[in-house]
Amino acid sequence: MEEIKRRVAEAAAEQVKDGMTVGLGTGSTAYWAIRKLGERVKEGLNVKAIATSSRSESLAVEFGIPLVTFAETDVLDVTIDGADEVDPALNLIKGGGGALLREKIVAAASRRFVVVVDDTKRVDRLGAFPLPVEVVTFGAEATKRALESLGCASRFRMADKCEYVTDNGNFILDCDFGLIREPEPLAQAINAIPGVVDNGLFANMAHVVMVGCGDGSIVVMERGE
Ligand SMILES: O=C(CO)[C@H](O)[C@H](O)COP(=O)(O)O
Repeated sequence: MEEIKRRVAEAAAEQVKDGMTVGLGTGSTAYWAIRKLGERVKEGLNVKAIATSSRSESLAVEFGIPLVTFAETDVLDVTIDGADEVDPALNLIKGGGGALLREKIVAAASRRFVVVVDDTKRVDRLGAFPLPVEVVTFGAEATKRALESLGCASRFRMADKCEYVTDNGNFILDCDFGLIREPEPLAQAINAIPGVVDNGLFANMAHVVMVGCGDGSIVVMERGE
């Protein structure tokens, strides 16, 4: 599995060109893209990057990739990130690694959002993977009840017996909505709840999904406009 992730992530990182500003995703697949980009930087590739989490920021520093901020950058040329589920229309569930908010900000600011996954992430319909929702800590129980009124069961993500806290100082509620018929209206309904910061549904955002398969091939799914 690790080999499949590595191959697909490195193939995406190979597409980065000199002078580009790159969004660095988060997770075990994005790791390989960051590592490969670092190797290319050592060979002379000139890029700047914005990371989607403190973990990926540390990796960028470790691998020698120069970092910038949104104070210096309007638009990123490309972002390479993983996903927890991908449907045939390239809608995604993300946030299994807790970085969904920064991932969505960075993806939304990118000309091209490239998603790298292994083929276990492909589904006909999103929702077997519980949908991560980032909520502010104040009133989190009330926000949980409001979310559940939309028709899900939810639980706070835990880390070492405490609520998991995101890079932004918020909690994550993992929400089981069952299979999701219409991702976009659900994403909007969730984000309309006071206390919700954002959710892990990335509807109509990915331009390309690169799928690493067990036989060594890479299937490229492009979004139809
Ligand atoms: O959304 C994410 C982090 O918030 C990740 O991209 C997603 O969880 C996939 O991770 P992995 O490549 O480790 O399976």
